[in-house]
Amino acid sequence: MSGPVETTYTYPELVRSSCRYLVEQSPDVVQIDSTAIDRFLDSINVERFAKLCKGWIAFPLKFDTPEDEVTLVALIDLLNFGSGYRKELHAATGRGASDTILFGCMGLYLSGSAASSAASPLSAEALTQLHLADVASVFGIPLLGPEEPHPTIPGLTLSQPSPLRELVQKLTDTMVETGRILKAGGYRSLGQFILEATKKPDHAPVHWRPSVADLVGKLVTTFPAFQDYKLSEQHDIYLIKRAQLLVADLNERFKKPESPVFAHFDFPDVPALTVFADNVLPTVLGHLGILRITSSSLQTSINALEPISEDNMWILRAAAVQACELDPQSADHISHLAREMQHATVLDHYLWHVGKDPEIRNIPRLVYKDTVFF
Ligand SMILES: Nc1nc2c(c(CN[C@H]3C=C[C@H](O)[C@@H]3O)cn2[C@@H]2O[C@H](COP(=O)(O)O)[C@@H](O)[C@H]2O)c(=O)[nH]1
Repeated sequence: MSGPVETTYTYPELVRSSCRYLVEQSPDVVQIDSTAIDRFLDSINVERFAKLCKGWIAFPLKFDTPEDEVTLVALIDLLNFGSGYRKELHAATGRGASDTILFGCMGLYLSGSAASSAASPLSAEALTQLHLADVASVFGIPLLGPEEPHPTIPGLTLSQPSPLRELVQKLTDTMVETGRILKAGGYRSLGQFILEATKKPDHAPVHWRPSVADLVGKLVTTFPAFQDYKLSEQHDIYLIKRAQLLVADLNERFKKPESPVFAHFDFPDVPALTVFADNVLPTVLGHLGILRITSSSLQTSINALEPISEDNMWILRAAAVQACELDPQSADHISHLAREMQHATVLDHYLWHVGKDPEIRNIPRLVYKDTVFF
């Protein structure tokens, strides 16, 4: 990972153009079947679509200030990774990656922070004081595997470190790093950073509104954990999954005009976002016949839940973004949904929830562990 890039393009634009290019260059890894896209659009049940295309569920929690709630939403999407540990998480905790993060962040909010005396458990200060053991305990992730009898000493049992320890380390490092950056910038919380970043500038025109591209840019250039891209001499690739998901979640959570922070998240340009490329979308799009993996060795690794190569990880996620870029003609196919289908966030949430259908959730998903991006 390299530092933030100076660019005249917005990050969602870079995601679109770099994914299109990478997919065009990779026909021996994956291909997109546009006839399957048309079949998929034709087969959508409008009522089911309307039910599943929503992302946000309100928390069963009380917040002292809107900033506290913005902070919790932001922490969840800062940490919304760990999909590569799905199998180990299910075995150890019975929860998948995103439920583990939701559970842990709500637990942290409620805990008053195991390690810190700071007033708010999600403050920048409290994040900097977190240790591996606190995070393991609040997120309910074991650091040790089951006890095994010692091979030579009768009666003695020993535990090996759990494979999930690496995930707990990544969660801890990400929170500590983010807390330090916030403190260095003079911010007391992620929520304060986001509310400042989306505040109407002093001399802005009356009709000024905040923009998704602007907030995504501020998140990506400030926090390494949001720098979901890879720069290389041949071709840069941008996915920006969690920063885009966070901005979409903030819009959805606070878009009611009665919300005290409505003006901060009343984005007119939500359709500028792409889908949020993780391990679920390529699986669902594969099941629908829209993505076709053309490398048999890659398909064998995915079926065996073996970690795939870094290059293939970028290509499959890029293919998910590209497959969801419907051309207006395809979307017109189903005129009643045309407007929504131009809106990648809505399509993302629909596909992500379809991925939870019993028939689809058991399909092996790509495994890639060495990342904090998805
Ligand atoms: N494309 C897309 N990927 C999403 C989400 C969400 C959840 N978001 C909603 C939840 C509440 C708010 O409404 C948020 O909007 C999680 N993931 C990713 O899935 C991955 C697998 O996780 P699992 O199956 O548990 O193991 C993990 O990398 C996780 O980061 C989404 O919406 N779209």
